[in-house]
Amino acid sequence: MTALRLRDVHAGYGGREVVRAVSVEVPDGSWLAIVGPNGAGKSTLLKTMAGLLPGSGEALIDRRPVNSLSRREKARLIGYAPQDPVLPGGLTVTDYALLGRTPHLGPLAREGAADLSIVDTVLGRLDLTALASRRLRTLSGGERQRAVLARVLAQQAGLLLLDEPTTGLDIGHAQAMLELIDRLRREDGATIVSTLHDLTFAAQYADQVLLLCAGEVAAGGKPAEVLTAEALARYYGAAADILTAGHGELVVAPVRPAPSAGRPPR
Ligand SMILES: Nc1ncnc2c1ncn2[C@@H]1O[C@H](COP(=O)(O)OP(=O)(O)OP(=O)(O)O)[C@@H](O)[C@H]1O
Repeated sequence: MTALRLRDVHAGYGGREVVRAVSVEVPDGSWLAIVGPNGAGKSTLLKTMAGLLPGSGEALIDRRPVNSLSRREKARLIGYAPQDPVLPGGLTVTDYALLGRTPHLGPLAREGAADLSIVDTVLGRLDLTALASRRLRTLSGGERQRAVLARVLAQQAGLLLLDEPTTGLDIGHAQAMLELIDRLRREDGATIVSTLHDLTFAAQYADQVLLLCAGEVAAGGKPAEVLTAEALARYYGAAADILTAGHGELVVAPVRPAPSAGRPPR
């Protein structure tokens, strides 16, 4: 089944179109990585998928137009983690993650033991247990980023829209975060759409990669088809080699251009 389908989607801000004619299908339980240079429109596309920005064209989640869903329905179906969320700094990590349970509660109900247990599990998986009673404003950037993911994962939505989930994380926490997201995909059947600047992570975790450039789809398909040295040169202006490592995983390795006449040799 297709969890998410976009057809000819256009979106932007105040009459300025920054995403144009995007069509993509994300099968249930798969992972789509949206990549592209700064300002390409990745976050804008993700917000449109989340039903947070009006756009034209068709955006269907489980065959239903995103913009026809009520706020509560959206919150049950879609877990959205923005790139730079405004956080209630006075809340503890646990109380903040518990907000992810809100769509599952009755109108006047409070969180119960089951909700707390879900949050405890999520905090444990994100290496946040020791920080559970710390206020958000006292956390480091990477710890805050993990707290945001904790709230989204506690929501237990079937579709996760994650804007740069590894920003600010060290390589170990980034890998653990992506492994956790992938585990939710494999074990719970979650469908993942994430923007990613780290193209090695995109190559290793995504089933499909959508390369956006200036708001349009420059390429889409399996990671090895999209993430080529030619595409990186053309769309990012980057010099990179595509290597194969470990068990055949792709690695996108930036390669410093050969010394030019202007740069003194070491
Ligand atoms: N709220 C906004 N109002 C007006 N223009 C915006 C707004 N948000 C983004 N833009 C513009 O839309 C374009 C696409 O921005 P977007 O954030 O979607 O790009 P991105 O690919 O996610 O970039 P990055 O990799 O730098 O995060 C940019 O030109 C940006 O300046």
